[in-house]
Amino acid sequence: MVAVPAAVTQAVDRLSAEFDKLNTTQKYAVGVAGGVTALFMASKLLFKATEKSKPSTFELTGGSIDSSKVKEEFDAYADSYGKNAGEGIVDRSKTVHLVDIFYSLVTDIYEWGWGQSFHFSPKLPNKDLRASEAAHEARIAALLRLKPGMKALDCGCGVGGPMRTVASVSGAHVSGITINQYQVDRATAHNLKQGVAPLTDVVRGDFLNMPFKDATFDGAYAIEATCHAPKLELVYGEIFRVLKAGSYFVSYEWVSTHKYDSQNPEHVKVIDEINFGNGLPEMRTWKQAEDAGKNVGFELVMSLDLATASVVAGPWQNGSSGGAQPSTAWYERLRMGKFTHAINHGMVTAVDAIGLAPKGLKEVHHMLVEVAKSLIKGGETGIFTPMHLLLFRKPE
Ligand SMILES: C=C(CC[C@@H](C)[C@H]1CC[C@H]2C3=CC[C@H]4[C@H](C)[C@@H](O)CC[C@]4(C)[C@H]3CC[C@]12C)C(C)C
Ligand SMILES: C[S@@+](CC[C@H](N)C(=O)[O-])C[C@H]1O[C@@H](n2cnc3c(N)ncnc32)[C@H](O)[C@@H]1O
Repeated sequence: MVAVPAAVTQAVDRLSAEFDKLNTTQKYAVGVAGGVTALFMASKLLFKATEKSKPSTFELTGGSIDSSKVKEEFDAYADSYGKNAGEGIVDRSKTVHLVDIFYSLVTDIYEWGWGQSFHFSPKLPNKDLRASEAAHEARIAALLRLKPGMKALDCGCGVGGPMRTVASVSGAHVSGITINQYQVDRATAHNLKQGVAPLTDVVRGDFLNMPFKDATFDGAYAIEATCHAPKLELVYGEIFRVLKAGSYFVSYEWVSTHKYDSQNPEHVKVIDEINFGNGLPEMRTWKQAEDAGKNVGFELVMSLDLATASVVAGPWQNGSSGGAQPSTAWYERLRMGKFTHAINHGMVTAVDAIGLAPKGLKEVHHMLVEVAKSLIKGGETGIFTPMHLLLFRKPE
């Protein structure tokens, strides 16, 4: 038996005595008020559960995929990659669908283990991870010369971490597009909760065929997103179309660097692993990315790998560097997290064993543990960068 303190029993007795004294109408009114209060509190609790800033281990889902289909969809995703070296996604016409599946599988895990910004960042001296991440996002607002009253496009917006920074620092309105409905729902809820809803909107759509009129935006950006396109010209061409003449487009591109040797089987293997664990059809070289922009009509204003601060083209081409070397390499955050990833895998395995995680989520997590190792190898060897900055301008 639980001992109830005397003060509590006395208070309950007093209240029920008072209730007995009421007439029927008064009792009815008290009942209705109690019911309304209970409903209000329950809805608050429910709202809180769906609006959590990040999911807990027990709440990991397969995004827009029904939980009974997660394993099946993951297997189909895995089978879509060719077994030959350098092959990537075999049927490129399925890329957009596969990327949508990929993001249903990983979005909760990313938010749970990384945060609301699905990208890497160069670490700034004497600044922590979050400050460096925000600076990497704010750089975009500066490069695009965004101001209040302007309209910007976030091409491949994820759950909206970057759009909230860009809208807040610039005062411009940011429209985000993502292929994944689950991300639209998460991004919209975060925007509302964080007070940036009036400056933002998020739509589900394919960035190869965007639901926006020609010349809609005063600036556009893509953070680690256009690497998912089956062909870079297709997405760059769409961005060119929806931009106003004279405005800028900036991309942080995933590309192989000049250190990558397509004849070196070890290099090819690392890049294949990166493609598979990140939903990429193939990897482009930095030169192919530059050329893709020029092919669709853009002027190249700046081309710079922020991982090494080495300028390829831009205002500092004559000798000086394009910025300071990052104080810590971008992949250090992954390397330092290796121990945490192992613990996370243990937790995902446990919730899988007791039936609280959708079947297949354990396999998705294992894929991410493995890809973290490949990304570290790509970074250490210098054959790959996730942050090649390309600044383009649509001619007047
Ligand atoms: C731009 C893209 C995504 C970049 C990164 C945000 C993600 C790349 C690899 C991801 C992760 C790897 C290991 C995971 C870990 C095992 C897990 O326990 C917690 C989440 C990870 C840290 C996860 C987080 C996001 C990444 C760093 C691509 C897709 C184009
Ligand atoms: C690695 S996430 C980056 C998200 C965001 N830029 C950030 O930094 O947080 C890549 C994003 O590109 C989006 N994406 C990939 N292919 C797409 C397509 N064909 N159309 C629209 N969005 C796409 C994904 O849905 C995802 O939101």
